[in-house]
Amino acid sequence: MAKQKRLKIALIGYGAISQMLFDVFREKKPPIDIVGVLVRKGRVADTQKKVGKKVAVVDTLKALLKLNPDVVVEAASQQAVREWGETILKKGFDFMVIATGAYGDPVLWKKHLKAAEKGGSRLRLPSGAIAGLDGLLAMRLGKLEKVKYISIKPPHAWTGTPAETEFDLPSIKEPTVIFRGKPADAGRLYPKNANLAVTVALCGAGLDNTEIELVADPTLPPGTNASKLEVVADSGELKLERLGRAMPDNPKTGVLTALTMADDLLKIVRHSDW
Ligand SMILES: NC(=O)C1=CN([C@@H]2O[C@H](COP(=O)(O)OP(=O)(O)OC[C@H]3O[C@@H](n4cnc5c(N)ncnc54)[C@H](OP(=O)(O)O)[C@@H]3O)[C@@H](O)[C@H]2O)C=CC1
Ligand SMILES: O=C([O-])CC(=O)C(=O)O
Repeated sequence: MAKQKRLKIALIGYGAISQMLFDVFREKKPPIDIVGVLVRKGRVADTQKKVGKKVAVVDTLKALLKLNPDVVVEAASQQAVREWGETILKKGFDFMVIATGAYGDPVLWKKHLKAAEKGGSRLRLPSGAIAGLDGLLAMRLGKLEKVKYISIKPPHAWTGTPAETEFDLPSIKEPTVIFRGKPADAGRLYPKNANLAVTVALCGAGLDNTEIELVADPTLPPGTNASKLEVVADSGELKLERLGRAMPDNPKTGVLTALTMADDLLKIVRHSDW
């Protein structure tokens, strides 16, 4: 039997998602090595202590790519996607993106697709904190009549967002729509909360024909986020409700996000899709 080559991945960002990726791979022991982490300047020593000596902690993209990873995994921000995506893809490195709200900008989206084509690389886009995108992607091959995504988080998960200027978040007593509008606006105005608005749009009816609602809901069970996806198409209808655990370190992010990223990477090293 041929010896399996180990997959080398490099992370951008060392926050809630990256830490969970370390935990999952430590526990499951797949043939995957996290070879490096790119952090902001001034965070190298602190992060190095946390990840141990076997992982290179760097503060430039150049140093990260020198590690020659098979996949560069962004678990950082839309800014990181905008700043480095094109270079990564053009140089032939596969790039996994989770701050997908960046692609609310059609110019950036096209630029990255072109860079991947030029570099012979692949833009890997895991589902994130939602399910059902497989159905939506298939349904768009027919005619989509309606696609609506509703993201529901506790009021405190919307702190530090424009919702704070319009609403007194701590005094919200019932589910309240804090944003209703277009996916690109949701992704841009709520970059740490509404990446999925853009993911759903790009997997389905597009940036102009997808309805988005963001909701502050104080009645959610503690430590959870929720979402709904409604699709009407000529092939049928899809109604999906998710109640997910939020990251203990980041109430804005669902645990499922990191798990779908881990699963996407595990797919590369196993011999079947499941
Ligand atoms: N598509 C989806 O389903 C979802 C997407 N997300 C997105 O995933 C991303 C990561 O989430 P999460 O891990 O919870 O976030 P965290 O805030 O916990 O961690 C992100 C880390 O990356 C760092 N970072 C941000 N930009 C850069 C950069 N340019 N260079 C180096 N480090 C950087 C941050 O530093 P600092 O704090 O200094 O900014 C922070 O330490 C976020 O953009 C989030 O919005 C989250 C949930 C769902
Ligand atoms: O984790 C979630 O519920 C989704 C999220 O933050 C995002 O879309 O950016």
